[in-house]
Amino acid sequence: MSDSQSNARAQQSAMSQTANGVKRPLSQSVSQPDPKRKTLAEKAGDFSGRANNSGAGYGFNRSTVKGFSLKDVAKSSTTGTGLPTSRHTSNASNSSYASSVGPGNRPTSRSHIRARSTTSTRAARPATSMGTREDNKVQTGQNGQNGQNGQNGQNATDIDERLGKFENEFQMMKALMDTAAMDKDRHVEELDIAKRRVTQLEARKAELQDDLDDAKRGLLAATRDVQYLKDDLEKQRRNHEDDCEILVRKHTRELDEERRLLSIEKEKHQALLHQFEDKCGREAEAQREQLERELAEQRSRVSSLRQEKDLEVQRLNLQLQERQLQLKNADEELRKAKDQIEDHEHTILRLNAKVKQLEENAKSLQEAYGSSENRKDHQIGDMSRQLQELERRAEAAERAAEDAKKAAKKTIEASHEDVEKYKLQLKEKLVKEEEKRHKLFEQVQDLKGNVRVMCRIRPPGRDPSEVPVDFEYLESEYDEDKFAGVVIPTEKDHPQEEGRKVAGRTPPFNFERIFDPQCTNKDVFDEISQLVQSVMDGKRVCIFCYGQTGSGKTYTMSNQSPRDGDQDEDEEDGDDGIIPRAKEMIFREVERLRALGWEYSVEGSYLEVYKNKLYDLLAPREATPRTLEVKKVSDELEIKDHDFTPLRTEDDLEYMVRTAETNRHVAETNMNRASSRSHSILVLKIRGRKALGDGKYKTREGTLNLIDLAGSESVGRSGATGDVAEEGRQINMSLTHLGTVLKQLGEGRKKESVDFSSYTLTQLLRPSLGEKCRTLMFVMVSPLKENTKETISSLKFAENAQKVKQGGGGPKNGPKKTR
Ligand SMILES: Nc1ncnc2c1ncn2[C@@H]1O[C@H](COP(=O)(O)OP(=O)(O)OP(=O)(O)O)[C@@H](O)[C@H]1O
Repeated sequence: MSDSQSNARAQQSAMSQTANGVKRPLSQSVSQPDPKRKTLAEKAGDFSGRANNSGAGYGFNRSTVKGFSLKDVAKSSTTGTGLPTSRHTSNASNSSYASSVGPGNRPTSRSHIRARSTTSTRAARPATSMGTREDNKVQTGQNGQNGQNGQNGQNATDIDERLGKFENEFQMMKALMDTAAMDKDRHVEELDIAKRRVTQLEARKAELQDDLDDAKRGLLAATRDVQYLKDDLEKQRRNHEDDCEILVRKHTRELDEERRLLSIEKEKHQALLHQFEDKCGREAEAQREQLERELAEQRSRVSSLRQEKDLEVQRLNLQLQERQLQLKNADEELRKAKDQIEDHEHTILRLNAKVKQLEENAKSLQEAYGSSENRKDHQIGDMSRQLQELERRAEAAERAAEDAKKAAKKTIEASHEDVEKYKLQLKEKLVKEEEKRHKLFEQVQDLKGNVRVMCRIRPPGRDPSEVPVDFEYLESEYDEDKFAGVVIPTEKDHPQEEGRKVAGRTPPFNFERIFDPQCTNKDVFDEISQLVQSVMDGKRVCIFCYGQTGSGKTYTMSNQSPRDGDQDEDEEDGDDGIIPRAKEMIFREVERLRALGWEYSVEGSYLEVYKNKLYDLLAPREATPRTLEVKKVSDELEIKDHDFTPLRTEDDLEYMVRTAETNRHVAETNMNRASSRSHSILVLKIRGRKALGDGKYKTREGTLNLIDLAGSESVGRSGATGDVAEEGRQINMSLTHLGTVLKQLGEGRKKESVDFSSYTLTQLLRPSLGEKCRTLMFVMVSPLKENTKETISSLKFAENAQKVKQGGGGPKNGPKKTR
């Protein structure tokens, strides 16, 4: 490395330090002040100076050293040539490092030198870097040089040592220089980077300055624009205000005009509405009146027929009484004739006795008065005449008695015939009356509608903590002894004052009949017995009880009063529910109709829908009872692989009911100690047949479904948990679906488009709902205040059901006045 290079690098390094601001200190050697630092060449110069001083022949100067390595110098000093060998020259020229002693200039490989030294005959010295010079020294000794050569040998040894020192220093220096050179390179790079960065920053600054200038100019322009815009805006605002004012004036005018036109239109519409309302009202009123007239006619027809029938029955009774009287008279006459005959017979006997006595008298007279024959003959002749007369009279009396007897017999026979004939007539008449009754009854039932709804309010229990609702009852329009509407008092939050309640009342709920808590199961059955009757006439009837849990469904449907044998005939039924009473009525009717030529058969099933699955309540209780399946398409209720049980007597039916009631799912809840957890259905199929002669028959096929639905319940209030809560959920879902089905039927939907099949309950009821069926729903209601919400909800459900009235006019006996 040349001085200038070295200095330049040192300067650069120093520069890089300041220019970059790099805080890392430079290595010690580099940071030395320039004057203290010596390049290797300078050091070599020192050495050559010292060499010149110590021995001539070494004509080195600084310029000659330049471009040779220290090794070359050492070699040249041993050879005394003062010049490097051509090999060395070539080495120097071949290597870039050879031109200087700068970093990277390595001496010739030592291994190579050592290899050469192994060929020497002298004992090997410890291997040092000076081995080469050892070799040279040996070689010069061998060459047999003079005494000067000995001096030179001493010098050479010094030189070797010094060279060794130099070599060490050189190595240190070289390391320092390598580090310094690397530092320098790095600094140079860093400087370059810093410079570039400065240049970039300056360029960026210039750009930013330009941008700033641009922005300032832009701002100025924008400020001007804003001002222009403001002015413009102000101008536009004024214009707009003017326009608005004009528009407002215009719109106000138009609006006034529109209002005027609107009020004209409104008046027109109101006039039309009034006309329409008048017309519709009149039409509706006329229709209503017409319907009412028809109903009144039907009623009066029914009542006049009933009166006629009653009169006819009275007349027939009178005739019967007359005939009975005649019969009685004939019997009396016969008795009298018999008495007469007996009298005559007595008389004859008496006369015979008298004749005998007279004969005896005559005999004794003959004996007493034998002499006086003429007198005697005369007397005897008189007496014989008397006797003959008496005999004649006795015979006549006997004949008369016989005649009277015959006449009486004839009269009795004739009376008997008349009675028989009359009986026959009466029977025929009764059959005809039965047919008439059947038809009239059908008409009345049709007028009442397919789905009829009645409501029953259970009496409160004995618990004094129960607060009863103060129901407001509405009398039936047609029968003031009955109720047909009910209003429920309510309480709601005060609109302004929090926590305060205000009294309210529901609108009236109107049904065909409302049974208040005083009504008994007998009252209920009296009202619906006609429906049971219509099953005998071949109708499909479905009576079901719907309502909140504990509202009295099972009581109304199934209650069986205990029999202790002390009741009189009226009390015998106690407060029996619909099922026990229907059972009795059906078998009584079977007997009654038998007298009119009908033969009936009854068969039944008692089923249960539990958790949406159908089970036979008569099947033996097993761990896993068999589920049944309703045939979906049939119009009649048909169940796959299930037979109905023939019921020949009332006892058979009684036994069936008892078995089913024992098997039914019941659980205790907060709301009812024995809450029904399933829907139970008693199905009775009643078939009648009457011979018409010629092998022909008249038939009737009726079905009676008596359904006790499980109670709708709030799972929270019932306190049910686990399985019982799940039962409650299933019950509520199936009842909700029943409500949906009833609503859809009420909207006039065809049965085919109503979804019966989603729930077993509705699937089961399918044949009993809709056309050709008579459905009676009892909505059962609790009398307690705490259940008011559920009561209203049940009544709303029932109102929906009441809308299903295919073929009927619905309940016409609306409420009249509050009681
Ligand atoms: N008309 C009534 N007269 C006297 N007691 C009644 C009357 N109705 C219901 N009860 C009594 O009220 C209680 C609940 O009646 P019931 O079991 O019939 O209710 P439910 O509606 O069938 O209830 P669930 O749906 O839970 O089966 C029973 O103790 C029953 O005896």
